[in-house]
Amino acid sequence: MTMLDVRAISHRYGQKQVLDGVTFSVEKGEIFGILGPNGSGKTTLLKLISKELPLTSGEIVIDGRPLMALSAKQWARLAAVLPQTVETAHGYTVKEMVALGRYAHQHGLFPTWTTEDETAVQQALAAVGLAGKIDEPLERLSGGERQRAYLARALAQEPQLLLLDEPTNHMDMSGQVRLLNQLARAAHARGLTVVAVFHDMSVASLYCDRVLVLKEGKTAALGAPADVMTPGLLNEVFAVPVVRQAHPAAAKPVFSFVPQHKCEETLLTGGLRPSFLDDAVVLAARQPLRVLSSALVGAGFQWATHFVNRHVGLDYDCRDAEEEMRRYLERHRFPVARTVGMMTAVDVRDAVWRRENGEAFSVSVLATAGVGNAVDAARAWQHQPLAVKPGTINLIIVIDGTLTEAAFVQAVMTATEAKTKALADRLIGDRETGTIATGTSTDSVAVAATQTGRVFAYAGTATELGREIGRLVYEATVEALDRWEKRGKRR
Ligand SMILES: Nc1ncnc2c1ncn2[C@@H]1O[C@H](COP(=O)(O)OP(=O)(O)OP(=O)(O)O)[C@@H](O)[C@H]1O
Repeated sequence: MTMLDVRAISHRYGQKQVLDGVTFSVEKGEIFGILGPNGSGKTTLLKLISKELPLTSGEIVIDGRPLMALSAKQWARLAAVLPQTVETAHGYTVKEMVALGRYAHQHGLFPTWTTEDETAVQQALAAVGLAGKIDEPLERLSGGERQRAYLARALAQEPQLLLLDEPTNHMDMSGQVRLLNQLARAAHARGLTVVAVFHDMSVASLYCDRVLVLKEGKTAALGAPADVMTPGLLNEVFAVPVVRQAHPAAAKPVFSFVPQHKCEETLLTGGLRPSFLDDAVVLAARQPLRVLSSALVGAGFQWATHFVNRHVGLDYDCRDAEEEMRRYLERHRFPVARTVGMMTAVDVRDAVWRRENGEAFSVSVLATAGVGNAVDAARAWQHQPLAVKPGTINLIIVIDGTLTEAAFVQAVMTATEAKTKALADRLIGDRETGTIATGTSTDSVAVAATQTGRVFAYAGTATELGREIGRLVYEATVEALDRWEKRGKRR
């Protein structure tokens, strides 16, 4: 059911056209965002809907009734507005100011304060987290608290349609989250319709069902955030490069911009070499590298400076290996938040380091390999419940260049295929199935890139980069297996 219908509205201030033929409608219970650069007409649009500016062109219908036909009081029973800037009403306490929101619900010449009025005010104050400040004079509140008090006044109005101009302006993170969650709950539970101007693209994406993107008073896009908020559109409308990524926990995109200085210098890892502790082989880069890894610490996408492949004895038994590894890294003064940490039962002195300095790019590989635990992935289902034996293949691949996310994933695939081929050529078997093994049951991989210089869109075996990764991983794995075998025979 439509709550708000805006049809072909335009607006001029003098000669200046600030809205031009904007059309959209908002369903009951929807959270609808209005986005756009400064001066694109967002506030003007809200002012037209809230009758603060006269409508001279187009039509606005609220809950089936033309805006023109609604008296101020009728409008206030349907809709409430939280403007961008509110003059502080001196001499009022928080509660008195919030109580003004009940005006539209009061009747007669001498209206009385009813239980419903009191409940609405108390609920609104609780919703914005100001229940403890009801008797405070408004002018003694901080900017963020004052914003919340005005929002409480709008909520106390118990509107069906809430118009908000940058509602989270001045609010700290917990205030923003509380307010936005509150709006989402009210939209879901009682069909409150919210139309709000947002400047934060990620907030709009996380909370809005649909967004209208304005550019110079015209509709640049209208639809679900995931569909219309593309980097191309945002780049065009806001004139800055925008990076879009999937939120790690919600099925929504989030957005960030790239700081200018990031692109200026090309980082090279030419000086990068493994160093050895008693029980670990370490790579330490001077600048953070972007990493995709399956490591125990620092898994997923990360920025990391340190890569630690730590030896643990055959008797290593820790229920929370990740936490124990973090403590190990802390003890050895590694910057845990910027460290990728792996474990191996292999003697780390047998680690193999390979580097190929190509003309166009460089790739390095650090490999440790033990295959006491070798498994054929295609037949792993035939194994008895896992009896973990020592042996892991850990690969760290470092690339000078800029990799797309697809290239990171392809680099992992290429490295895995090359590792598997190394095992096949060395006839490493899966002892339980009697077939050729494809890896071990606890292998780890990390692909790290400087993210400066040449861009690699792909890293499969059809590409120069993929071919280099394949060769180096294969050679390093074979050599690491040789060293592991020799050490085994010496024992
Ligand atoms: N009362 C006014 N008289 C003349 N011009 C105005 C008036 N109010 C706004 N404008 C102009 O209209 C244009 C749109 O203003 P509006 O406030 O609607 O933009 P906005 O998208 O809300 O911007 P912001 O993100 O900065 O809040 C701007 O160029 C502004 O200078």
